[in-house]
Amino acid sequence: MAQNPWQRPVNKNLWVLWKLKPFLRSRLGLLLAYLLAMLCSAGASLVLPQGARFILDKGFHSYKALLWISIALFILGMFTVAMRGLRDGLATWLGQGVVADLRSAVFSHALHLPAIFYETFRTGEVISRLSSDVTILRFGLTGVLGRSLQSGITLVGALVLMLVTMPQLLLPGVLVLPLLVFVNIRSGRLQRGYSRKEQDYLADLSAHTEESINGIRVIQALTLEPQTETRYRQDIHLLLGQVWSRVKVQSWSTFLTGSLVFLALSAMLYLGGLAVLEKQVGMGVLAAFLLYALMAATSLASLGELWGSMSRLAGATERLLALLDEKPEHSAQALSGEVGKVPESSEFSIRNPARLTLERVAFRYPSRPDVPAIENISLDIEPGETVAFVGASGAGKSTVFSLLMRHYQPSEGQILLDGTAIDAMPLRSLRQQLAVVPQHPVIFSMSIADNILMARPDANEAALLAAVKAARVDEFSDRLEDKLKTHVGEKGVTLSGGQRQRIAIARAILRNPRVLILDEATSALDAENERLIQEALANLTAQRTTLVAAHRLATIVHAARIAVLDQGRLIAIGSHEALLKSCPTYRQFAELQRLHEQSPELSTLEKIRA
Ligand SMILES: Nc1ncnc2c1ncn2[C@@H]1O[C@H](COP(=O)(O)OP(=O)(O)OP(=O)(O)O)[C@@H](O)[C@H]1O
Repeated sequence: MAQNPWQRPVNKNLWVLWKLKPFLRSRLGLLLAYLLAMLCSAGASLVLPQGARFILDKGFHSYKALLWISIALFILGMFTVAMRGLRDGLATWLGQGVVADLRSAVFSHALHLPAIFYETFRTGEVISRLSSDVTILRFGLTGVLGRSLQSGITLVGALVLMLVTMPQLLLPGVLVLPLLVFVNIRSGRLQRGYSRKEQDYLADLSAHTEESINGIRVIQALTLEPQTETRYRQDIHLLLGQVWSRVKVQSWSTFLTGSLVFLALSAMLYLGGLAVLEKQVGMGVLAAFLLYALMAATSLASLGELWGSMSRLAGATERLLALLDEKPEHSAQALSGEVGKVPESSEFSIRNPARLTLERVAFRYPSRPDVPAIENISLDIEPGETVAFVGASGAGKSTVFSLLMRHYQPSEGQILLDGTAIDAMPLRSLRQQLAVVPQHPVIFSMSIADNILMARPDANEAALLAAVKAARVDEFSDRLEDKLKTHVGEKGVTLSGGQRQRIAIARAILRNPRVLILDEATSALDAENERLIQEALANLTAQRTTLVAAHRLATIVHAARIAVLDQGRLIAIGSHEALLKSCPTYRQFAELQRLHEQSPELSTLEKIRA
C-alpha cells in the first residue's frame, strides 16, 4: 500500500545506510582503491608530527640532518596530499555512482508503480525525493567517504600515538572525553529529528509548488493568487523553523565541543610545558604530542559533523528506499512477456479481433472501499463487435475501461480476453493489444510527430502519415510552420482540446490494437471535425472489438449493442431501437440528446429542466 505523506518513514537508527550495500557491491574495486588511498592518507598524516619532532629535537644539531629531515618532510607532505587528492576523487566518483544507480533504480521503480500508489502519494513528493533527497545523499555520501571516515581512523591513530609519546598528558583528554561524547550524541539525535522533519516539509513544499504551477490557470481564473502565496509562505515558514532549530543545535554543539577541546589542549600544553621546563622531555616530543592532540580534536569535530550528516543521510536514504519498497504493478517477468510484432496500420489492417468477457465483475476503489464503483457486471463482447457504454456521469464507464487495462484488479469476478483471464496474462502483452483514447489525453512536451509515435516508436513514415491523415491531425499541423515537427509545449499547452484529442486518436490508429477503447474520445471536437473523425474511426472500428463511452447520441447510435450503466450496475443492453422501447433511462438519455442536437444553443440548465 502506498504511503500517505503522514505515513512517512520514521526509522530512528542509522542501520538503514547498510541497505545501500547492493549499490556499493557493483563498485567493489573502486571501494577497495578508495579505502587504500584513505588509509595511506591517514597514515601519512599521522607520520607528519614525527617530522616536527625530529626537526626540533635533532634538526638543529647539524646542517646535514636539517637538510635530510626537510627533504623527508617534503616527500612525506607530497605523498600525503597526493593520497588525499586520490581519496577525494575516488570518494566523489564512488558516491556519485552509488547515487546515480539509486536514483535510476527509484525512477524506474516509480514508472512501474500502480495507479493506486499515485492516488495516495502526491507526485510532488516523489519528485522531491528524487531531487532533494538525492542531493542530500550525493553530498552526504561523498562527504562521509571523503573526509569523515578518515577522521575515525586518524582519531584512533592520534590517540594511540599520544599515549606512546607522553601518556601522562592524556588525563585532561580522558576527563573531557565523556562530555564530548555526550554533547555529540545528544546533538546528533536532535539534528536527526529536525532534519527528518525538514525533509518532510520540503516534500510538502515541492508537492504544493507542483500542484500550484500545474493548476496555474485555475488559480488565476479564480484569483486565488493571494491564498496560494500565503500557503506557500506558510510552507516555507515551517521549513525555515526546522532549519533554524537544527542550525541552533549544530552551533551550540560546535561551540561546546570546541570549548571542551581547547580546555583540554590548554591543560595539556601547561602540563607538557612543565615537563619540558623540568627537562623530563624534549621540545620536539611535546610539539609532536600537541600536534597529535590537535589532530585528534579536529577529527573528533569532524566526527561530530559526521554524526549530524549521517542522520540526514539516513533520513534521505530511508525515504528513497521506501519508494523502492512499494510494490510494483507487475513483476519483471510480466514486463518481459511475449509481445509479438504489431502489424503496420497504414492500411488499417485488422489484427484478429478479440473476444472480451466480463464475468460478474465488481469493483470498489481502494480509497473508497464502502462504495461499489462497479457491481456484478457480466457481458460477452463478440470479436469485432462495437459496444457503447452510456450512463450518467459517475455511472462507472471509465472504471470498466480501467479494469480492462488492469490499472486495478476487480474485487470480484474476472475479465477474459479470448477466454484467458487478463490477470494471468503478461501485463505488457495485454496492454499491447489495447489502445485507449481518453477524454483528457496526456500530451508530452515534444513534437506532434513524436507524440503520435509514442504509440509505436518503430512505425515507418507511411504509417505515421496515414494515422495523421485519418485522425485529421494534418488539418491543423499543415497550418503550422514546422508542420508535424512543431513542438507542442508542456502538456500540449499550445494546442486546443480538440487538437489534443486528434493526436490521441492518431496514436490509437498507429497502435493498431485488437481492442479499441474510446472514452469520450471526441467530446472536445466541434461538430464538423467530429463528423470527419467519426468517418476515420468507422474505418478503425470496423471489425475491431471496440468499446465506446460517449454522451453524444450520434457517436453511439451505430454501435451493435449499447450497455446502459446506472450507479455501477448494467441495467440494460441492446440496440438503440430496442433500448428506446424497453429502457426508460436510455429513452430519457436519448431524448435529452435529441434536444441538444436540435437546439445546441440551449443552456445545460434548460436541458435539465426540459
Ligand atoms: N480513483 C478513484 N478513487 C475513488 N473513486 C473513484 C475513482 N475514480 C472514480 N471513482 C468513483 O467511481 C465511480 C465511477 O466513476 P467513473 O469515472 O467510472 O464514471 P464515468 O461513468 O466514467 O463518469 P464520466 O462520464 O463523468 O466520465 C464514481 O462514483 C467516481 O466518483
